[in-house]
Amino acid sequence: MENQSSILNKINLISFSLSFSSLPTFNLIYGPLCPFPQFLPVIVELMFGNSSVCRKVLLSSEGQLRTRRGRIVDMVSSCATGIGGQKGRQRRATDPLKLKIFPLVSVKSSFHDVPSKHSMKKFTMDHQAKGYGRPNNTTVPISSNVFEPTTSSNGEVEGKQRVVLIEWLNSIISNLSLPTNASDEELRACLSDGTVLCRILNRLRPGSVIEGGGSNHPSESRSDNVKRFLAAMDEMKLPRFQISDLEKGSMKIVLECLFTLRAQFMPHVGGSNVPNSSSPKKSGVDASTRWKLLGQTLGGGDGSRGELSPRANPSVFYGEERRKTASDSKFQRALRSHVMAEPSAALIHHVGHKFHEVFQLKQGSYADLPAAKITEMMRTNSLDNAPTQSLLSVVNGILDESIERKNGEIPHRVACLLRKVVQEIERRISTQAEHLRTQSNLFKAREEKYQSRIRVLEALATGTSEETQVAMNQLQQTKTDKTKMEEKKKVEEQDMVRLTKEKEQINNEILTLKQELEMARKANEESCIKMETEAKGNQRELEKRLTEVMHLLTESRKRVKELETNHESKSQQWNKKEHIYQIFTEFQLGALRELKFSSQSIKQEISRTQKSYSDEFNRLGIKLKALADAAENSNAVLAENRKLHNEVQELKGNIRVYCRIRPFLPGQTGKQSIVEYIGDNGELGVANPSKQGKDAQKLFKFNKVYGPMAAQAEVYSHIQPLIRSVLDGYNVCIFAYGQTGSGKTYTMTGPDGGSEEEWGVNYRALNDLFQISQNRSRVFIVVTIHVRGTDTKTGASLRGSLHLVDLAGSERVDRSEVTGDRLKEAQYINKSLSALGDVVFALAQKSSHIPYRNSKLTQVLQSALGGHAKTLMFVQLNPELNSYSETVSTLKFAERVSGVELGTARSSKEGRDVRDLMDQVASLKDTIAKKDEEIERLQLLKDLKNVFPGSEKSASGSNLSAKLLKRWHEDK
Ligand SMILES: Nc1ncnc2c1ncn2[C@@H]1O[C@H](COP(=O)(O)OP(=O)(O)OP(=O)(O)O)[C@@H](O)[C@H]1O
Repeated sequence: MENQSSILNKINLISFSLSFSSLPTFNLIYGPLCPFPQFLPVIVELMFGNSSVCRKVLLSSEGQLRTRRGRIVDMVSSCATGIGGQKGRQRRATDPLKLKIFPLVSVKSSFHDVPSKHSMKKFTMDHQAKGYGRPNNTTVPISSNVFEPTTSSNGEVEGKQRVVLIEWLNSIISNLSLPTNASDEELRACLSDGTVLCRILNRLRPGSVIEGGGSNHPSESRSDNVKRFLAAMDEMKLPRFQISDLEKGSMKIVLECLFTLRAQFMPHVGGSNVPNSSSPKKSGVDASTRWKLLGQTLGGGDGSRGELSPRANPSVFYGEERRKTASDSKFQRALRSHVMAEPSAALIHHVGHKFHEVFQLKQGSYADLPAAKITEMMRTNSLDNAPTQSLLSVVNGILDESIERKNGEIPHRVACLLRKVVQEIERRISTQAEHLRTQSNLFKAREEKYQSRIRVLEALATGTSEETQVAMNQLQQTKTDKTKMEEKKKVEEQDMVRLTKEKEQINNEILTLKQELEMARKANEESCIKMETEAKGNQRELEKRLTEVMHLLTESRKRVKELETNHESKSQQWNKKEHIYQIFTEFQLGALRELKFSSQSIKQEISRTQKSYSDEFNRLGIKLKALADAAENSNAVLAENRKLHNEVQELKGNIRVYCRIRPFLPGQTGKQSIVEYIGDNGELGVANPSKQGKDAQKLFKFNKVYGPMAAQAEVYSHIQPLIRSVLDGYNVCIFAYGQTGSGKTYTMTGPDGGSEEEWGVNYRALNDLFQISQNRSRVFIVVTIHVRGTDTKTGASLRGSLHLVDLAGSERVDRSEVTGDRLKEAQYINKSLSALGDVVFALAQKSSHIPYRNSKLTQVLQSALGGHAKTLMFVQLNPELNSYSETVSTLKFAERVSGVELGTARSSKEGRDVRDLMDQVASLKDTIAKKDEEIERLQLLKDLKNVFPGSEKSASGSNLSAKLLKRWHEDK
């Protein structure tokens, strides 16, 4: 069916063309009369001056206007010549032509009947053609499908409408039982107290009005009820009647009002004046929506003035609601589908409170509906009033839900609801079919009746011409009626066919639903069987477990018995033991008594002994004091001895030997040290754990021995006086001796990149020298390790040298395990070291010949080792076991070195080296001798010149000298 609004737009266009034409011209296409529903029924009111004419016409989707009895053009033409058939009154060309168009809801009623001017004014929206602004009449029509004017041709229709209305009243108000042919007075009696009216309203719109009222006076209460009803109608903007209409006269207006109410809330039935003959699909949308659309069209598009409030126009309101909550539930989806496009809020109101709740199902599912609610719904007559499409939607919703739930199960209560709904649909279809059959029979009977009439009339036709004329007129009338009936029949047959098709379709749907239901039932049964099987399995399992538990119980009982027996025998044993212990305890008590006696005698003995001991202690204390005094004296004597020994050593000028033992390196922890003892006075005890007896331990003595924990600063603090003596003109030599890795470089230089605290002797010595020189402010020159200076006061020159020697490893070549160039180097080092050993040996032996020249090393160290130098040797030891022999040999060498006497050290300030002086004397003697010779030669030359004058011109000086010398010798 074409969109209603587009049709209404066409109406607007027609109106436009009419309004601006002084004489209306139409370019309309006139076709044959089209059957419903291709035409939209409208009422056209043509106004010319103060006169107007109304015609009810059909407006097709193509824009065709057609009246039942003639074309619209005829009607308009009649307007042009004289309004409403009032011939003789010519329309002036200047008079404006106004057009009003009133849409109708019910095609059938509107098609056949033209509304009275009165009803039109009441139920239509006025539209001023001039200006085409908004409707100037704000009375909002809800439906034009009311009782039409009581023309003779409409009497039957009105009667049917009345019957329909009474039946409807009976159906919605229980115990009303109005006869379908009830007279006006009977209706008045029923409705005049207003209670029934209020009940009708509350039934359609629960809670609309309060029934009864507070007044005690019956007439007051009655008028209150009616007033409340009328106020509610006003509020909904529905046509109403006056209270006087209810009290006397015709009840027509009252019934019109009720009919409008019915049409408003039940548009699917409200548009028909024939019971059950109207289908909601015919009108496409409900009346209020249609009016809204029309309001928008005529009112310039926004429809603001013509739009109903949500309360007055529930369909619009619920339409909005539906859009807002569209996604809320599956059921709401069903409402949106093409099948459910038509149900409106009025419909929802109609189907009753419970069913309304089902429609409003939000955020949930049928399965979630409480069982009590479903039961209540099924118990009341809610389903009786629900639209068929809604019922189908419920079915679809439930099935959708069951499909979505995947397991296909439908809860029992929902299945009951489903069955009830399906039963209701079946009942309706069969009722409709029955009704159609009845109508068909009725039409057949009527046809037969008319046929017999025709036959009678044809018989009469043979009578007088006057009668014949009357009969012919009647015949004509009858034929017209027959045609009408045939058309009606045709339409109804079409309806029948359509309904049959719908029925088939519904049957198919029901079949499908039944199949689905059957499938769901089967699935349910299968799951039941499965569950039963599982339950049986579980039962078997439980029985098995029970048997096992019983078995365990029997075992446990046996075990308890055994334990009891065991316990008894054990308790007997314990009793025996208790007896034995009692005897034993008595025996022990006797022994204890004896012990106490002997303990007392021992105590007396101890006190006696203690006394004698204290006397003895006193005596010992006196003796010990004397010993302590003696020991103190002996310590002082020992210190004195040491000092004296050192002084003797100093005077002797021995090479000082400080022994330093390096600690184990990281990764060497846990190794055993061969150093057993480090004395305060330079004693060092080493032990070889692999040897036994005397050879296992050896004791050495040096000037100082530093343990592994000795710090660089501590070591240097003992060297410092030596370094300072360099500045006093002494030769000082400090050299480190020891095997590879024993810490020579560590002592002399310090570790690579070490901090100031880790500086070795070299750095500290030089640092010290510079600092002292700064403090003293002998000018000094440091040439590597030689120091020379001049005493500015005395002019004496000072010359000292510092030999800081870091020797190569002392181990034997065979132990170094090197080859090639390294072997040669080791051999050379060995040679140098052995030369050093020879020099030290010679010095120790006080040999006349000291082999300094055997190696470069000894030559360099000659002044330190041979002169009156202060010499110190660090003997460096590796405490590891595998270095034992090397360590011992090192220590032997060190011992020998420590035995070397260099004589008392002398400063260069105190006297020069004799040898130097001797050399100088010899040199000076040589110089004097050379000078004397030169003088003698010159004297001779002078004498010769006197003897041989002029000889100097004949030869050069030198040759002459030589010749003269030769002659002088010859003369002599
Ligand atoms: N007193 C010490 N405290 C801490 N570490 C030490 C000490 N003496 C030596 N070492 C460490 O022992 C290792 C060997 O020492 P060093 O190189 O001084 O031995 P060396 O006798 O000079 O060896 P080489 O003959 O090869 O020159 C070094 O890693 C050094 O830092």
